[in-house]
Amino acid sequence: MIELQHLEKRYGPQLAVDDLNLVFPEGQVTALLGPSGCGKTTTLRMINRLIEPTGGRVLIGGQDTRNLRPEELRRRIGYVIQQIGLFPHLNVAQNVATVPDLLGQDRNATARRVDELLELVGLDPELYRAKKPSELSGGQAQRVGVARALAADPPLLLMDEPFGALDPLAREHLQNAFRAIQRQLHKTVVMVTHDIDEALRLGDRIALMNAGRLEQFGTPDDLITRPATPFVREFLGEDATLRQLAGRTAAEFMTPQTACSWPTLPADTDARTALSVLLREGTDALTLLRDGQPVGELIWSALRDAGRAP
Ligand SMILES: Nc1ncnc2c1ncn2[C@@H]1O[C@H](COP(=O)(O)OP(=O)(O)OP(=O)(O)O)[C@@H](O)[C@H]1O
Repeated sequence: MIELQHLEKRYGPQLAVDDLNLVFPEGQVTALLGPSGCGKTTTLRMINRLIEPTGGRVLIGGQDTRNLRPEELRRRIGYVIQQIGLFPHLNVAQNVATVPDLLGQDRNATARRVDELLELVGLDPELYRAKKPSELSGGQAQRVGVARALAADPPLLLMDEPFGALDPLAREHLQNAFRAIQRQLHKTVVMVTHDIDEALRLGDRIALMNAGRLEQFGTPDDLITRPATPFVREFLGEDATLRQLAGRTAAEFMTPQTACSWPTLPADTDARTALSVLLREGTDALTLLRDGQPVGELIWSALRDAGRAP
C-alpha cells in the first residue's frame, strides 16, 4: 500500500502539488487523472523519489520512503514511461532482464522469466527475444517496457502515460493486454493519464487532480454518477463519450441478442448509468432485459464509439 500524507512540491512560489492526502489501495489500479500541469507526474515521481517532496511524506507498506535509499526504492518499484527508454545497444531479452541482472538473480531463471513476460505482453519470445529496440514498432517497444517493469516482480508499478503516443488501435490492444495481465498479477498500480476514457476503463479507482490538489478520489462509477465538485462534473463533461450518452438509453446502443451471457440490466436504463455499471462489473458487455427477458447485448466498445468522430 502506498500512502501520501500532506504531500507537497513547491517550485519557487508555485505549488505543483498542494497538501495531497491519498491511500492507493493494494492490488488495484489507481488512475491519476487531471488537466495538463495539475501535478500528476510530479506526484508519481515523488513516490519513487525521482522528485523529492518539499513537504509531507510518502509511506510504502508503512515505511517512510525518506528512510530508504532512492536506488533501492526504485529497484523495488516498477516504472513505465511513455518514452520507454529501452537501452538501444541491448536486445529485447537483455532490456527486460536489466533489473534481475542488476540484482544478481540466477541467469537461467531470469531467461525463463523474460520469455514468460514477453508472452504475457503478447510478444512471441522466439521472434522478439533477440531484436534490437530499433527493430520494434512503437507499440512493441511499449510492450517491452511493460515487460521490463514487471521483470523484477515488483509489488508496485508506477506508469506515466504508458500507452500515450500510440495510435488508437495499438493503444486499445495494449490497454486490453494490461487488463489481462493485471487480472492475473494484481499489482498495486498508479497510472498517470490525462485521458478520461483510459482512466474509466483501467482504473479501479480514480484520483482526479486540479491545480495540485485532489478534487475527488473514488471509483469510476462514483465520479460519473456522484461528482464531488463542479470541477469534477465539468472535467468529465468534456469527455466525448459521456457527452454523447447524455439523455439516451442503453437500448439505443445494444446489439440484439436473446442469450443471457453477461450481468443484466433493464434495457431502458439511461446510458451513463449503464456505462458505470459496466465499469463496476469489470466486464466487456451487459445483457439487457425487457420484461425480464434478454433482448440485447451492450458492448463497451459500442458505448465508447458513440463519443468518437465517425
Ligand atoms: N522542474 C520544474 N520546475 C518548475 N516547475 C515545474 C517543474 N516541473 C513541473 N513544474 C510545474 O509543476 C506543475 C505540475 O507539473 P506536472 O508535470 O506534475 O503536471 P502534469 O499534471 O503531469 O501535466 P501533463 O499532463 O501536462 O504532463 C506544472 O505547472 C509545471 O509547470
